[in-house]
Amino acid sequence: MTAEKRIPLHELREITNGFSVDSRIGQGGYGDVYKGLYKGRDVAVKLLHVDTVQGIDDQQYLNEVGNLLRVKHPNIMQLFGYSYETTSELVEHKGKQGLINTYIESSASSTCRVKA
Ligand SMILES: Nc1ncnc2c1ncn2[C@@H]1O[C@H](COP(=O)(O)OP(=O)(O)OP(=O)(O)O)[C@@H](O)[C@H]1O
Repeated sequence: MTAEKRIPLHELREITNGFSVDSRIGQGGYGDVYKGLYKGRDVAVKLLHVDTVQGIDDQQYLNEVGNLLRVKHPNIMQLFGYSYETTSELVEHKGKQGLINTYIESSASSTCRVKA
């Protein structure tokens, strides 16, 4: 997997105005697609749905991205980069013993393509 193709999630969040409704240009079965300007290029950013991300393990995601990065064909949209981050959220809830802190781990994954 090429490290230089990895894009921090916060950068994709910035160029899509926080994955705003106004930036949304399409919807696929596995996620919504947003427009953005990345390093001077128009790009389409696909944010995978939470249930999609939960349905695949990290290795499957990286394998899929690795395969798509290698695909080069005039009729196929070039995958430009990907984001792959795990976030930890501190959740407090009340149990019998008082407040319980739980770290919820979730993967946040998205792909970024050069727009046609
Ligand atoms: N590069 C792009 N430029 C402009 N619009 C795009 C681009 N990529 C996707 N879209 C828009 O987003 C929609 C969904 O694209 P996507 O590639 O996710 O479709 P899909 O292959 O059907 O999805 P999935 O694989 O999740 O089922 C497209 O129908 C189109 O409207």
